[in-house]
Amino acid sequence: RGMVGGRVTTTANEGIQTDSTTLTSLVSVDPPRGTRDFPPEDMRLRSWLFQHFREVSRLFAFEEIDFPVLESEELFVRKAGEEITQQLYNFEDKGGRRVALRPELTPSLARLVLQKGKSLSLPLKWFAIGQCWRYERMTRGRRREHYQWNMDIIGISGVEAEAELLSAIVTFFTRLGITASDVGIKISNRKVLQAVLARYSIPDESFAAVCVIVDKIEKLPRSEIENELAALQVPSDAIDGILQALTLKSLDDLEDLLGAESGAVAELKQLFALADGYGFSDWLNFDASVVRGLAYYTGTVFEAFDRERKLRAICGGGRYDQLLSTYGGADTPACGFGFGDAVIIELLKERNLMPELGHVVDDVVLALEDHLKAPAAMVAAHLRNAGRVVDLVLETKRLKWVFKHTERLHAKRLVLLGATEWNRGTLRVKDLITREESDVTLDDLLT
Ligand SMILES: Nc1ccc(Br)nc1
Repeated sequence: RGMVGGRVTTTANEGIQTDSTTLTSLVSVDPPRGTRDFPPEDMRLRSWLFQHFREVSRLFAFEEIDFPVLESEELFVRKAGEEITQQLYNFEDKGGRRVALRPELTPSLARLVLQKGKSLSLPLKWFAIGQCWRYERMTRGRRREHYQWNMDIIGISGVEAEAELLSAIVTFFTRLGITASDVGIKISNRKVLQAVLARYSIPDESFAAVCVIVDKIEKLPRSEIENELAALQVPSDAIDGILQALTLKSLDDLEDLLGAESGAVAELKQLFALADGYGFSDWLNFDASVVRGLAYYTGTVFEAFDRERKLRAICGGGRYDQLLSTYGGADTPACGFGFGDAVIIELLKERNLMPELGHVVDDVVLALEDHLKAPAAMVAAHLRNAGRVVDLVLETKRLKWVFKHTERLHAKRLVLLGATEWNRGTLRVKDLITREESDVTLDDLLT
């Protein structure tokens, strides 16, 4: 029991007592380092954002799923050197089990697909919004939790699935007033890197780890990238080949490098053709430097960026056709994206697109005398049953306080129960927009 200002003591058979003479210093009122509270104003913005996540998912006929924020650690143990696994928020629980706060949602989705197995009819179109965690040394002062919206399509091997996901992302941006001149989506395919590595006979086993290193190419000096690749026995001529491939900026150049038979070229061409059909081509750029930092991507990869290049990636995703077999299951084609709740807000602020979200109250109801509290409750219930948002004043208050209160709430009406009016079956109503006052019956209140 978090007693504040008193020490809680228990003695045998005497229950809990407090010794109020022992002053306890105030508990920390801030949330744990790297985490956020959501007081009403912040929660209204978060709910607004999540409402758009949900509405877009609904429009695309995706079904919502959810799973525990706590998972078995083994779900996230991967050997590819990803930052996400190096910053796992993991611990041993009181049962001696190795568990972790999930750093992403995709492994949980894969677990659920494997759990449901044959009972599922493919394709699955599932979405989730969930809090994800990382334990990062606070030296960088970054957050340790964020909320992610994920949409995933399981069971479709063609890039039609990626096109659908990209369309959902564009639909979301458009709803918020963001256009293709604000945001672009870089598209590439890990089969490009796979083809290049094959030319240097780099073993498939190194593929994921190479991708994780190459993803850092714009964040680390080239020498660091070369050292990390060399540690994977990637010879320096291969490194040159990789880095050269990553600078390609057109599908024609890609075709020149990989040949007309390249699977990557075919998939990318088909994806751009589908984007034309949806009408969001102007959002897309082929950019071979996009690799993404998750080990399990196998094909298409993409990320949305702000064209002013002030912010980190807004969202990202890709195809992960071999994730299920890493958990011992049968592989099923899959692709999806993750969309965090932080960068998008920074973008909206940058573009002056932040919504104005007030606490909306229709009616404030007040009993002017104690014996009218039950009738006031009846009036409030009546108005609420009709769908009006009612703030029922729960204590006897002076009118001066009530007027201030209605201003704070930006209420539309003040409904007063006074003895004289109530005895003749009326209520005193003040329209807080027009300032008009009138005596009305209960039924009049709802006309
Ligand atoms: N994966 C992950 C988790 C939490 C935050 Br904040 N960022 C990334």
